[in-house]
Amino acid sequence: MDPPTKSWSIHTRPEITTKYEILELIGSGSYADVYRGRRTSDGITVALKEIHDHQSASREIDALRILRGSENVVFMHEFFWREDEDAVLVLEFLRTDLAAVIKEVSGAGEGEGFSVGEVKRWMKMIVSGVHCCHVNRIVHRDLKPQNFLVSDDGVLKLADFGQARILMESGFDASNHASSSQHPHDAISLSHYSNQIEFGNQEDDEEKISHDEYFRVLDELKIQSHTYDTDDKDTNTHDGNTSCLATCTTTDDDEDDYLWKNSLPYEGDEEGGNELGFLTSCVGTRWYRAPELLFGSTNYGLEVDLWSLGCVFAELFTLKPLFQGTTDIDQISRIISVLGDINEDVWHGCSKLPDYAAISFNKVENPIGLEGCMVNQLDDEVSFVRRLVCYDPARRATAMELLHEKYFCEEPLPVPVSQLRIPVTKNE
Ligand SMILES: Nc1ncnc2c1ncn2[C@@H]1O[C@H](COP(=O)(O)OP(=O)(O)OP(=O)(O)O)[C@@H](O)[C@H]1O
Repeated sequence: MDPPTKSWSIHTRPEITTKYEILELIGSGSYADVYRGRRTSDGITVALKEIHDHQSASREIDALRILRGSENVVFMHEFFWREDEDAVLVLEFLRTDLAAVIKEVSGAGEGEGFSVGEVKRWMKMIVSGVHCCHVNRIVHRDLKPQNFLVSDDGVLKLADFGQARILMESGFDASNHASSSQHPHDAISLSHYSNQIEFGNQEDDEEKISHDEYFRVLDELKIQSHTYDTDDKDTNTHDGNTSCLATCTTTDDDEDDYLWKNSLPYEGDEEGGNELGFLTSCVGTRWYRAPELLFGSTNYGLEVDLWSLGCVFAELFTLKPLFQGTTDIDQISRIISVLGDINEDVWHGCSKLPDYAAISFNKVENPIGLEGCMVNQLDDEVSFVRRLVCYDPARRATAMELLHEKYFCEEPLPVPVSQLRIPVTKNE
């Protein structure tokens, strides 16, 4: 029998077009096309995200269901997904993003920038969104200004969970994530199970299932299907050709291919085992990618998000990306020229990273330090970034710690959201 033909357009899907008027294409990413639409029942504007990649769709749906109700995470109204078609997510519509906000402020004029109170408000919303992910054991893996969408009234919402992974270990402690361990099979896709609970249009059913009930059923299904995931481990691959601004686009096939051709890299090299199982190092966008990923780690955790967060904060302060590498090697080299040489003294365990020995860099005698990249910034601003942009993942501040930073409680205080400057258009 021929495989079912895949629909590549939501225009041909009556279950969607009867409920939503599709207005225009508003953006396309590595895996998805996003349309502006109007819900016919009440006229509200929505974003319809048609995702062409099964794994990416599954990850995004899983994460958004768990994070439903978080103020600083994009809200998913419902989703449509049948086996032979692309998933279509109906999301709240958010006109602009943090990249556009930064661009607008940097173009405002000589000497202009964010006020301290504005930066603090943006940072608080960012940390709050990431904290929601991390307490729910979700690692986003692609934090960058473009993925922080912004509503017309200035509320920032974390979006684009196509690369997110969910940790399932019950004893996992987000505040102590660096030392926790997990069996690879514990990193699973919830959609795999949730499709057994509900299928098709999810909105009505979902209202009837509480968060606890959802996880109880998932746990039962997980026990029943304990053999699942043996063919679904992520593994290390290299991404020399990915653009510095684009999300890395390693596919399942690439990962599977690697799995067949290579023994699993890095297995058992580190005490305590894996936190997420075997993961691909080819995630995220190069400028915001943590050094452990650049060195090919397949055994990383929430800390990769914390590095990215530090890079985004530095960009809020200086209005330009912190490390603008043109290749992965160039990216590492720029990081080293700022933070200094990478060795066991500054980062315990770095020499075990898969690509550590494969790449050697000239010794940097006088690294310029973060203060050299943030010359006009106050000491506490540089210190804030330093708590995240540091080599050893175990030393990065957690999102929970950041939320309680005294920086946010000191004068000048974060401005009200209503005082933030919101651009009328988005970066292309
Ligand atoms: N809820 C939304 N409201 C308005 N625009 C959105 C929304 N979600 C996504 N977009 C826009 O659609 C475009 C593509 O979306 P998105 O980045 O999520 O897709 P992707 O394929 O996962 O992207 P990437 O290549 O960054 O991984 C982006 O310009 C984004 O800002």
